[in-house]
Amino acid sequence: MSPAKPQGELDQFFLLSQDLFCCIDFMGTLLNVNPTFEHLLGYSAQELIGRPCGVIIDPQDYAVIEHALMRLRDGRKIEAFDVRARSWQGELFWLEVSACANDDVIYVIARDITRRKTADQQLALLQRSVESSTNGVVIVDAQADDLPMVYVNRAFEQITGYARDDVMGLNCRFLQGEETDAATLKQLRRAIQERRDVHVMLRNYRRDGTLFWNDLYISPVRDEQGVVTHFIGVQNDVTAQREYQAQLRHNAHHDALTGLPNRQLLHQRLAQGCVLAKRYQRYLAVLFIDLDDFKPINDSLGHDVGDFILISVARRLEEELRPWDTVARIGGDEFIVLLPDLAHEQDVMQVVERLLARLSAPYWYQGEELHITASIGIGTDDGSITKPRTLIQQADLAMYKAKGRGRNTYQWYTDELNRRVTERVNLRHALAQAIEQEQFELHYQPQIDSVSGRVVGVEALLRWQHPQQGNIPPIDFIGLSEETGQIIPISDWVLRRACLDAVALNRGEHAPLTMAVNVSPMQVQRPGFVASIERVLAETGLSAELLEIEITEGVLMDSTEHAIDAIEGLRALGVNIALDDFGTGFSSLSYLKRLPIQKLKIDRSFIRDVTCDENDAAIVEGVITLAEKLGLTVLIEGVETREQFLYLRERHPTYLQGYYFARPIPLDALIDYLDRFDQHAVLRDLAGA
Ligand SMILES: Nc1nc2c(ncn2[C@@H]2O[C@@H]3COP(=O)(O)O[C@H]4[C@@H](O)[C@H](n5cnc6c(=O)[nH]c(N)nc65)O[C@@H]4COP(=O)(O)O[C@H]3[C@H]2O)c(=O)[nH]1
Repeated sequence: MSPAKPQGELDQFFLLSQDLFCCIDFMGTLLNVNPTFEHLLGYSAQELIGRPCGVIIDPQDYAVIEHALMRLRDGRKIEAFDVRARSWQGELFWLEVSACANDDVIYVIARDITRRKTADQQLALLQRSVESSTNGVVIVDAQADDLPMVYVNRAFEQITGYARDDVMGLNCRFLQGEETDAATLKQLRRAIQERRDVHVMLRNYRRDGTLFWNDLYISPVRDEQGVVTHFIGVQNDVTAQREYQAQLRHNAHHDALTGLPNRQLLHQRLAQGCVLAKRYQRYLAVLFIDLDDFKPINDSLGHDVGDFILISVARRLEEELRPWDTVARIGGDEFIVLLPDLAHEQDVMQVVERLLARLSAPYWYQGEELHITASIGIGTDDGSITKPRTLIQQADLAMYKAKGRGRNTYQWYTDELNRRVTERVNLRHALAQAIEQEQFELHYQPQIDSVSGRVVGVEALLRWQHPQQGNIPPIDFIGLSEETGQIIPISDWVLRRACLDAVALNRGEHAPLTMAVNVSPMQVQRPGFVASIERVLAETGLSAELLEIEITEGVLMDSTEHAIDAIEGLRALGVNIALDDFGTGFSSLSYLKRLPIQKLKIDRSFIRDVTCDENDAAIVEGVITLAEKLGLTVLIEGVETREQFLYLRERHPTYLQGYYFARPIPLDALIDYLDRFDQHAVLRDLAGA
């Protein structure tokens, strides 16, 4: 087949054109190609002529070529179409092809449109990405008046609730509301004026009026000359994150149960309150509120009821206060109220009385009526306090004082209170040192059998020899050591010392001598109390029946069942139990029946006037009769005079203890006393202290 040759001027056109020219027959065989064809596809004319045009066509587009050839064979025309061609080196080109047939030759013109195609593809990809982005995208025309929107993507529609068609041509400000921060808007406008990037957090509103937080980035879009033609805004709805963060912030400053401010926030408000009190010469009051007997309610009725009470108390407090007052919950059943901005110090009284009344009104839980009261301590500042937190400490101290005064009441903080507290703090430190440096000593007071006249036992009584202050009586430190927990190491020491001394005393001729040791309610309540006594007995070698543990009714106050278990545990070891100070507490007879005790100690307050006061005499007589009926022995404390001794011995065969026989004395003195003691003299009433 001879190649179809273009002629004349057309030859020039064929040779010089930037487009690709070729002639093919109806079977698609290449008859001729121009130099641009050769050059672009990397083949020489000799290599191409006589071969099917499919040589340079990408296999994906064979069908397109076949279709075009078929139409031309049928004598029909074809529209321009795009095909992919491959060069000799394998490079892909997009060609826009036009062709027409004349006799048996098809003339083909092809234009390299690779660059445009790639750009189109990139654009399509970009559009698809923008459309499917979860961020809202907005494009506004920077050259038109009032920056109208020319594009929004689907995410924008979803975030804002506005349809694309509704917003085209509008300025974005319809998303703003009255609450939108003016300073942020100013920052946004300035950046747009200055044609630069900006990142802002905007309070925007959806179509339904609900708020959403718009985390918005805006960038200018420039043309080839650098002129800003558009702005593109990418918006992210961060409402959920903001709410979560706000919740976290709230949690960090609020109590989870009641939603009230917690201690941290309270301290911030307190500091602010003190500053304001100083600046405006006003008063700030701190109320420390502690619910009375909340623990028994919580323990016996369950935590749901406890929680209900705490939440109700929180709401009642809030309702009674002004919006700028603060109510905080700082733990368990403790609340603190800050009353800033009081004109007069006394103004606090009205509030306190109102709160006490409101808190003591009945609470209804599932149809049940519950009652609870509160004790309130008050501390005030006139702007002069330097450490705001001391106000809380002062109110706390005052609250304890209020509790001591009988609950459902309040107490102001005073300097006197402070002095006493300071003393207690000092005492606590001194006690810690005393424990460390073993400044304690035991004194022993004999106990006499009024029938045989024998010394049958001794009571161990604790003495504290303070290096500077000398002898400090137990009454001054036992109570505090119970509060601070220091009673535990002290009592351990007492028990061990007393048992060791009892072993020594019982080695001699004065045996058997019982050793009476006082224990505090706190010790009895501790788990492992019985085991610790068993251990000390084993380690010291004292036989259990020579140990007598003195308890007071106080041990039954908190957890009665637990105390009874502990006392039964001691009995099981063989240890004797004496009930001390009988007659001074609530002396419940039902406990007397339930408690496995062997001895009642009648308090010395009944003995002082027993010889002349008929009532005291009747009480002593009554208790002794009762004890006999219950099979208990009786020890009468505080026998100070011969008259008392004679009176008691004549009427009641009991055990006696008191200054008349001996004061509490150190071990050496006791041994001396026992050596010299003449039981017959007692019987003849010749003994003296
Ligand atoms: N006016 C007068 N008083 C007399 C007479 N005979 C004895 N006393 C005092 O009465 C107290 C008897 O001890 P208590 O009732 O157990 O009362 C004890 C006891 O409750 C507690 N206590 C003492 N030692 C300990 C201890 O080791 N542990 C514990 N938990 N408490 C202790 O301290 C309280 C006071 O102890 P003390 O000051 O030693 O006071 C002792 C004793 O010295 C008397 O004829 N007239």
